[in-house]
Amino acid sequence: MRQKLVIGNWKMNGNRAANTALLSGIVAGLNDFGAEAAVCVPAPYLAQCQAELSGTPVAWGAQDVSVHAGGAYTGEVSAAMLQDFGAKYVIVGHSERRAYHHESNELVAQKTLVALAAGLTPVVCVGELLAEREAGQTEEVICGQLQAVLDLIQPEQVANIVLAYEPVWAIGTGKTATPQIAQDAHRFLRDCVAKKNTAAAAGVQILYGGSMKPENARELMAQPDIDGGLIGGAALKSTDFLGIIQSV
Ligand SMILES: O=C(CO)COP(=O)(O)O
Repeated sequence: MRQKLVIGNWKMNGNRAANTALLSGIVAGLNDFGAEAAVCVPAPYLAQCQAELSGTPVAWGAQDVSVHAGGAYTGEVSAAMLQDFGAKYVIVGHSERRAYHHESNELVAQKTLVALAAGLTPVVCVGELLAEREAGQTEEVICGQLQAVLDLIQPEQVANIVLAYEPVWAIGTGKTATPQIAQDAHRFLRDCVAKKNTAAAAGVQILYGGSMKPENARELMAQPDIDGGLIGGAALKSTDFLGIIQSV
């Protein structure tokens, strides 16, 4: 039985005072919940997470990682640095990085490998654009994104990744994928993973992301291949984030 996992992707939001309020609200509200919870925060706030979340059930992580181990790469943050601040997760290949920073499938695959090598759990994001869905290319697109990662990692590493299906047309738009659309994509992704490692595929957590909120989380999470959520906007309010966690 796969454990449900709910990760808040704060994107480029937050400040120290607001973060403290949000984190303490989440920790205070977590009682008897049946899911793992984590927040992926801007890199400058990893130290704050370490200070304020250590010893709580809430894990923390980052939103990107460099493929380089260190040296003259201005602006980059290495996997070892994330680990230094206790990060458990790192999001790789978010559609905003693919779109605004031109990250290719191959670069995302390299980031996945670097994260795994450092003992971090990469949360590998895949998802199609609206035009791609309308052109009937959803499976081709998300398979291509996933396959680049599967081609680079070892079969035994499959068990150490988390996948996130985030249809780009559902991110920040208020348009959630229907539970059936999401389930079909998740099932498809799991079948793709199975070609690399059949045994591990059954255990890989596949999160849904895209306008998930307390009101629609229950029905999405009830789908057999949806193992949790990667939450944007609703992760910035403790009551909404807790509402999603509690819908598991
Ligand atoms: O991009 C997302 C999480 O990574 C989803 O964002 P929203 O929940 O704001 O749609």
